[in-house]
Amino acid sequence: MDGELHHKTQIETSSVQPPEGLSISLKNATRDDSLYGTRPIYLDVQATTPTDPRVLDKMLQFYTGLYGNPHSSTHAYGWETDKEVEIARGHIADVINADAKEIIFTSGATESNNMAVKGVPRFYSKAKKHIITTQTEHKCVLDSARHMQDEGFDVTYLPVNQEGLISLDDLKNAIRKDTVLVSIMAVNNEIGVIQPLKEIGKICRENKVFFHTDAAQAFGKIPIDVNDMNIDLLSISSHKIYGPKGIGACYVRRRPRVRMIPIITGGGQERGLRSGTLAPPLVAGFGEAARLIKEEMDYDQAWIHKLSNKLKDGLLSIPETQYNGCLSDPAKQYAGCVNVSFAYVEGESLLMALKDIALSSGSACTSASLEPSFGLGRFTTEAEVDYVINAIQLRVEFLRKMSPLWEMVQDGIDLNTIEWSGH
Ligand SMILES: Cc1ncc(COP(=O)(O)O)c(C=O)c1O
Ligand code: FES
Repeated sequence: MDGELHHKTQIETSSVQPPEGLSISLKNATRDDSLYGTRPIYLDVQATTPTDPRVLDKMLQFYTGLYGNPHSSTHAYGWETDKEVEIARGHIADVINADAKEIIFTSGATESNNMAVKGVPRFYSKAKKHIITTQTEHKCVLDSARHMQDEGFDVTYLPVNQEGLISLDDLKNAIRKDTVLVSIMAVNNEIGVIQPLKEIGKICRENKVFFHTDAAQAFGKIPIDVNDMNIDLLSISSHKIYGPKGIGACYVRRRPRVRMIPIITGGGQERGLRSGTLAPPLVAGFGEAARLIKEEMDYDQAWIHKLSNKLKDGLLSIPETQYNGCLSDPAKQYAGCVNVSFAYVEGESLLMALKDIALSSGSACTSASLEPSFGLGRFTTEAEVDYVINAIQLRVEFLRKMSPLWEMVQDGIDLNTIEWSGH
């Protein structure tokens, strides 16, 4: 590791004043907020989305009049809330062409992923001992898989190629007689690549293996049909679709039936798969968010595509930048996630220089490159994208001016020919 060099560069960077153009653009960056002061431009919708005001509107009535327990079956307070819960369940099912009865409410995609990756193999553990997933899953899937290894299961972690895609041949070759579950995410949260769900589902069905997909980043953003794609279990998160945080769902197929050992037991709510009193305000908000995302999918995606193309063109016009994701086939890339590496820019320095933009970064610990992930959504504006393109162009240029590596490249030195001391 190049820790010393890394951190020295960082200190030097912070003591240098930005060029004039940069400070002018910085002034326009922030919004005033009486509670939190100035806030950066929000380009991190993979982490969470702002709540749609229409969702909040729906939720408010459950904090006032509609306070009944939806599981109270003996009086009107229970019935009226239960009716609303079932309407919400229907909206969520509609997005993925499921039956409302197949939607199990949970606290979010983390819980849904735990439920599927642990619950299904545990139920079939007498006969089956093998799980297949990928190396690029969200931590909650990877960690659930590790737990199952501790319980005596074998887990195959499929690799992905340069574009982040798994190979279907790898999947076919990995399936064994005792494989119980394949868990492969729909849209990757860091680079936005879309795995071939329909092809994976077909392979799983032919081999009688259950197919679970973590669709936290995909639900309502790309078309998903659980029947056409042979998906048996699917994880959903409300706060990624402009709904409230703390709620999600797991789609669990009824025909052919998927059985599982529940993680949370008790009163037997949610078909016995997830006990506990539901939170009607969250359920109703989630349902409204699902209704809206289905109704407005074409409109949202057209807007996101437009902004995404603009951002991508703007960032890739900077020399020595690389797009991370699938460029060869637009059908395999979710446009709302733009991940770009900037060569010869010290990673943490760039993050420091982008304090007026809220974004995610993959691995910050590499001195030569950084992969910021820009997340665009329903409420992102064109002016914000214009600002970000301009700010990044100026700052990458500024940071490269201080980079000895960049200077050497400009002088025509091939960095691969250099023998670095201390490595
Ligand atoms: C791919 C993926 N899976 C799971 C999760 C976890 O979702 P939740 O916050 O609803 O638990 C996220 C969100 O961070 C995600 O991006
Ligand atoms: S400390 Fe080595 S790359 Fe960050």
